Amino acid sequence: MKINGISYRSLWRPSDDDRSIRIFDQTRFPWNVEILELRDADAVAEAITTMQVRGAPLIGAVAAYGLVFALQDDASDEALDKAAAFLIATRPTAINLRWAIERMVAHLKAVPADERVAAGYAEADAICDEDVQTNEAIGRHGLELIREIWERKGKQGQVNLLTHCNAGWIATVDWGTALAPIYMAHDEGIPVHVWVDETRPRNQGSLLTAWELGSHGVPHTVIADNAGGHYMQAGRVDMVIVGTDRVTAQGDVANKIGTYLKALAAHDNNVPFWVALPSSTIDWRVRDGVKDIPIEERSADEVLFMTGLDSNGEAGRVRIAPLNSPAANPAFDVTPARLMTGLITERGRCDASEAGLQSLFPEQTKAH
Ligand SMILES: CSC[C@H]1O[C@H](OP(=O)(O)O)[C@H](O)[C@@H]1O
Repeated sequence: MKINGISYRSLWRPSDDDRSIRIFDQTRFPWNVEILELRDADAVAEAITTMQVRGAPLIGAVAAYGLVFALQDDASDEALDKAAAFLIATRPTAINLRWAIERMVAHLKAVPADERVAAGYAEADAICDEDVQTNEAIGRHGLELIREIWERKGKQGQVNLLTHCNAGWIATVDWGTALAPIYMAHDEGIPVHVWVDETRPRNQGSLLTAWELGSHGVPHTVIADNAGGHYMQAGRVDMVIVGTDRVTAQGDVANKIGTYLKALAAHDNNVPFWVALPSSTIDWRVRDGVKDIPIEERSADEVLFMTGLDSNGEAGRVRIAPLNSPAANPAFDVTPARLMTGLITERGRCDASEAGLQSLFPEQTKAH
């Protein structure tokens, strides 16, 4: 996607023989567009933990390079296993991280130690390229839903979508998951308008999604998280579409905290609720999301403080709770499959259910 007319991926290598990667520092958006260079596993782990890079597919791809960096000094099996465990521990909920690392480890263990660095770069590059293709396919399948709504409305007015948090191109290598269909609909001339939330605790809707959509010219309105149900009751949301950090084999979905409340409101108001995901986000080993998905608990400071621009246009943060008040900060919640209309994957759409997922990914039924 583009920033000021220049096409970028959210992760790239400056050249094929460069032993570093570049990312955008997402803690600086939207006020600053800053590129970070990462060239060792510690820096990669730090960038993931602090959410300089974030979004389930993107952290998987970045971690894949982190593993290669770790092998540059020692490419033994032991070093590989140690680096893999270190990187997987950086964020517990997003399953793409484990998926990417396990794919890398399986690939590299089949290669002699002295060839592992070169093979690792090639495999990490492949993960990135596949992520772009996957998200483009998700975009095409989701676009059909937006087209159907537009046709059902007699091509009058606009299609109003609601998204929570940021599942756009900066959360993936390119295109995004939930935002890919929206970009495609906009580009083909369907008048879409997006209600943008996740305005607390990290404000990823207002800081990231609003910036992305605005940069692409997509009409949008930032709303407080609490406003979503109200707009659904008022008939002003045609469809909710969100991304996810982990989907279970029975279709339960972990996504940014507050997603569950959106799903409840959508269910009560008969508003279609779709979740867009690459198959790398499916955790086939887990069924009951509420019971079995680990929920990352992040720093209380993310709740106690807000960042923004002050009246002088300076970026800074302010405390919004009494000095002695503690805070709790679960970063994700789980939406049970029964509350969803369905899932949009690179292979097409399906019910949020075991049968639905198995119909699209029959090979996984045999593997697990
Ligand atoms: C397509 S990314 C899915 C997911 O990533 C976000 O998590 P985070 O920003 O904490 O890494 C968010 O939950 C998105 O929906």
